[in-house]
Order: sequence, then structure tokens, then C-alpha cells
Amino acid sequence: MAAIELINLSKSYTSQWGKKSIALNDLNLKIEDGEAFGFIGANGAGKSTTIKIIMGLLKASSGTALLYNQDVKTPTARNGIAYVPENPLLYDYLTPLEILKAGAQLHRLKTNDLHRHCLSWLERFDLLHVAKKQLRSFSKGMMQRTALAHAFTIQPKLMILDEPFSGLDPLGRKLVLDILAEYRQQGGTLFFSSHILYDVERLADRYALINKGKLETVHKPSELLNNETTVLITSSGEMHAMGMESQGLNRWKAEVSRANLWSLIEQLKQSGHQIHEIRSISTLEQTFIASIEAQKASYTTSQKSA
Ligand SMILES: Nc1ncnc2c1ncn2[C@@H]1O[C@H](COP(=O)(O)OP(=O)(O)OP(=O)(O)O)[C@@H](O)[C@H]1O
Repeated sequence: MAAIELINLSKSYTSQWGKKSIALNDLNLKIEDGEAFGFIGANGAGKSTTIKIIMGLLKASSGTALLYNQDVKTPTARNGIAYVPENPLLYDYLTPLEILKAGAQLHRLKTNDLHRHCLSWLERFDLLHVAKKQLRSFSKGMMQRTALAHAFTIQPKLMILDEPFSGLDPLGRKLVLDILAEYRQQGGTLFFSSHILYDVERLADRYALINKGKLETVHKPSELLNNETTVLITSSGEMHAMGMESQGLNRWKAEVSRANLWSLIEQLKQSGHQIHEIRSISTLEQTFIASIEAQKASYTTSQKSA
């Protein structure tokens, strides 16, 4: 069954002077249950508008949004679904423990020991030491982790996250990425928007690019792995291997095109190197930029010929 289905979804805003602007233009998208889906787009592309319509916080101008085959206009459509907005607003006179408990009770979570259940999620998000501290002293990253812990507490079947990595430092990002990956492995469904393309690439089974309210493409990250893709390879070894750049302490690194990867691996083997990591770099970023540039170019051409 589809977890999320958007059918010809459009949204336009009208300013107080009567000027109409289109935020979403005839969006069609289907996200299957159990899938991790990344939603990418530049500022103002329409990501938050889409998510707010799904969550019933905004009304679409036309079209339909379904959650597990139920129209999002039906409040029960969101049962068992967690949502973390881009800048979560949490009552700052409360403590994380109070927030998690209130959320679990609101969602009528069935657990033998609510207190322990909430504490375990706070521990997972590295917030146990501040479990009973008021949120007003928290940094942006701690707030974000509290909001995410709150979402996990209700054990949702689907998580809808608007920029889940925003405000997190590298350690916080890694922590959240690991927890989301684990949630995925256990069968959870994930729909998230992000600007951090590397994280989307690591977490998403598929992703969509949205540009000026229009869906550009829906891809599997693996579809991007072509011969032009740049690949990062790191190794360790005592001898210099041709094509590798020294990182000190017998560590080496190189960025090569995918087409040249196999000959480099052969080279490393011959030089007695141990390979540590091979991963594609910036592929999503390249696709994203190329897609926006292509859109701009076609717009300029059509303006000239008009
Ligand atoms: N309340 C509103 N009134 C008028 N226009 C709006 C309103 N909310 C959003 N928009 C416009 O709709 C378009 C899509 O905005 P949206 O917030 O969905 O983009 P986004 O992709 O989430 O951007 P960001 O990455 O910056 O959060 C933008 O042009 C924005 O200016």
C-alpha cells in the first residue's frame, strides 16, 4: 500500500494585493510503505508547502493528498504518523521528559512503563543528562534532537521530517542519521526534506527534485552511478600507489571518475594497500545543480523565442 500519494496537487497563494503565486504545480508522487524518500529542492521550491498539506496544516488549492489511502482532510488519516517541522516549536518552560510523556499520552501509546520508555529515547538522542532541564536553555541542535526523540516516542509507522538535520552539528547529524537508518531497517517509512544532499543519498531509497513547485525527477541513487560520477577512495599502505595522494601516517586518498576506479583498485592491490572506503561524492549535488541549470536554460530559451 502507498504510504503517501499525491495526485495533481497544486497550491497557490494570493497576496493582499490580489497577486497570485503558484507554490505547487500539479504534483504527482507515490511513496510506498517501507520506503525512505528524500525530498530535495532549493529555498522556496515548495517542500514545506507539500509537507504542510500532507499534515493537514494547509489546504491544497486543488488535487488530492492521501495517507495510507485516506484523504488527509480526514483527521484519523494521521494516526500513527509522526511529523517534525523545520523549526519545531516546543514549550520552552517544559523539560524533554515532560514533552515526550505528553506526546506519548496524546497519541495514546500503549506501554507498561511510560517513564522508562521516554527516558530510553532521550538516552538514544543523547539527552538523558538534560531530561529534567527546561528547554529554554537548549541550543538549536538540542531542540531538534528533543523534537526528533518526541517523534520516535510514539513509535510511528511513518515519519515526515522537514529538514531533520538542520541545526545539528556533525556528531548530532551522525547520531540522527544512524537512528533514522535503524528505523528504516526495522520497516519504518520515511519521508524527509533536506538540503544536505549527502545525507539524502545515504538514507533515501529514492528521492525527488522539486523546483518552483514542479516535480523535476524521481530517482534511485543507484541510477546516478554512471561513468562520469566521481568516486572517493581511501586506503592505507606503506608504499606510494600511483594516483593516490598522501594524507600522512601511511594514509592515502584519491578522487577518480568511476570509469577509472577499477584500474586504481588493481594498482592499490599491487602496492599492498588496504582499501578503507569507496563512495561516490556529490552525485546528488551535481544532479540537483544540473537539473536547476537545465530548467533555467530552457526558461531563457523559451523567453527569447517568445
Ligand atoms: N504563507 C504564504 N504566503 C505566500 N506565499 C507563500 C507562503 N508560504 C510559502 N509561500 C511561497 O510558496 C513557495 C514555496 O514555499 P515553501 O516554504 O514550500 O518552500 P521550501 O521548499 O520549503 O523552501 P525552504 O527550503 O526555504 O524552506 C515560495 O515561493 C514561498 O515564498
